Parts: sequence; structure tokens; C-alpha cells
Amino acid sequence: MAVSHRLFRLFSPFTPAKNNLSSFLIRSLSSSSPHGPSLDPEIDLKEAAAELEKSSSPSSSPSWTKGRNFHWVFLGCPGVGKGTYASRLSTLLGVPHIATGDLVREELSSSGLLSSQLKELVNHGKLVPDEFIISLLSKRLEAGKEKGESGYILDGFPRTVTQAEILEGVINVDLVINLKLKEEALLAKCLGRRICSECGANYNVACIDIKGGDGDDRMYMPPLLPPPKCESKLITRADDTEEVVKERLRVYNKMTQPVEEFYRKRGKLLEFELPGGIPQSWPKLLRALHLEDDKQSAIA
Ligand SMILES: Nc1ncnc2c1ncn2[C@@H]1O[C@H](COP(=O)(O)OP(=O)(O)O)[C@@H](O)[C@H]1O
Repeated sequence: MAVSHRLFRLFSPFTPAKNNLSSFLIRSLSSSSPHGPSLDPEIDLKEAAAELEKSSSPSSSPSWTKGRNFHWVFLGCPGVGKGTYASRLSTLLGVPHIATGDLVREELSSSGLLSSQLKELVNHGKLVPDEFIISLLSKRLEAGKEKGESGYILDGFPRTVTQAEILEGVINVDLVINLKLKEEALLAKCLGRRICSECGANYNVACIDIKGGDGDDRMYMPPLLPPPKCESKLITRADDTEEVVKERLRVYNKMTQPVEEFYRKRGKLLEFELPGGIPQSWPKLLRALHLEDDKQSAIA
């Protein structure tokens, strides 16, 4: 039996508590999932959306720069820099950066059968089942809501049209930033990625220099090297090998690219082509978002 089916069987008995975010996300999933039995066929997405509207903070501000109830999503291929820019915006806007990849990796660090089955998927560049990711994200959003979080920047979710439909049914996403980068740079950026095993900070040892030509500008991305305190603690993600990155790029094109179209049709997609490294891209991204960062020269 395929790993994803075995995992679905592990998750399908999940019975969420009533009247909370997890409950609505999971019940929405069960009524829309094309590949699994329904947990509660009487609940539909509209009902979930209406209930959530009552229970969550208001999010209908027409301007994405108003207030702190940002519900933003980052899309983009592996290695494009979603984590880097989502985390900078999260600091600037004072809303949490929620990366489903981080939630998955935390889960993988626990032992047990489920964790080893998930590891098999992640380390082969496959997506984990929608049920699992919805369950993880729901728990994270619930915990945030209890702490008074009233907005967030999602990174790595949604990654399938099913996930996007579910999210759209329960939350009013204001803006989807679709980061783009020359394909030649993506693989090099994933292979150069390093993480500090102690503080979790991300670095990149790749020095990318793509010659211009045919109307294209030269693209230079200097390495993002660690400070001395992290230098000896750097690790590489198990899924950042050449073979697995190529598979992740293939999976992105097949499963996640349709999500771009999903948001384009709804007028929520902001396409942003990264012109180079952080010093060039960050100010340009801020301008595209009509944001200002007083400290930008210090942190670029
Ligand atoms: N929304 C999601 N749906 C399914 N799987 C996910 C999702 N988010 C993260 N994952 C799993 O976690 C892995 C790592 O995610 P992430 O850190 O976002 O990687 P990337 O650098 O490829 O964008 C993915 O390859 C996938 O296995």
C-alpha cells in the first residue's frame, strides 16, 4: 500500500473537537478530499467558512497594508526564498511566519511509526497527505489564536488545489505573493542551504552568478554566510540533495503551480521576480507591497 494511503488510514479516525478552527479545517477537508472517505459528509465548505467567520478575528480589510490582520500566503518553488522573505515580512509586520515545512520537520523529529513513514515521503521529495498537513496547521493556528495572534504569513501552504480550496473556505486570504527566480538558481540555492542546528537560522553557502544576455540582466546572489557562533553547527536538510530537489521541483510544477492559477483567477496573486540577492530584492519587494522598512539598510 502506498505510504500516503497508509498515512491516510492513520489519520482518518481523527475526530476533532467541535467549534474550533481545527474542527472546521478538518471537516472541510473531509468533505472536499478527492482521495479519502469523508469524516463528516454533512459539513460543507460554506458552513465551515461561515462558522469560522464568526469565531475568528475580522480579516476583511480591503487594503493589505492596513491593521495587523494580515492573512498572507507565500508561493514559489523550493529554494526560491519563501522562508527568507516571509520571515522578514513577519518581523516587519509583527505577525507570525508559519512555515508548514518547519511544522513537518518538528513532527519528524519525534520517534514512532508515523514519523518514519512521513520521513520516507519528505526525504523523497513527495508531499505529505493533505489530512496530515491540515491537522498540523490547524493545531498551530489554534495555539496562535489562544495567544491572541490575529494574522499570519503562511509559507508552504497551500501546496495543492485541495488545500487552497479548504483555506479559501475558512479564511479570507488577502494576498498571495508568488516568488519567482531563474530556474538555474533554484537548484544551487537548495544545495547551498545550511541551517544552524542550535538556533534554527538559515544560511546559504552558494554564490550564484548567472551571466546576462538576450535582454536578461546578470543575476548575482552572494552567499549568506553564518556568524561565528553558528559556523560549527551547520547542518544540511536531508531533502536538499540534488536528486530530491529535482523531485521537489517536479512535484511543485505538477501539484503547486495550479495553485498559482487558483489565486490568479481570484485577483489575489502578486507575481514577484527576484532580481538577485537580499540587498537588491528586499527593497524592491517592499515597494511592490507599498511597505516601508525604516531599518532596511541595516538588515538587508
Ligand atoms: N502544504 C504542504 N502539503 C504537503 N506537504 C508539505 C506541505 N508543506 C510542507 N510539506 C512537506 O514538507 C517538505 C518540506 O517543506 P518546505 O520546507 O516548505 O520545502 P521547500 O523548501 O521545498 O519549499 C515538503 O517537501 C513536503 O514533504
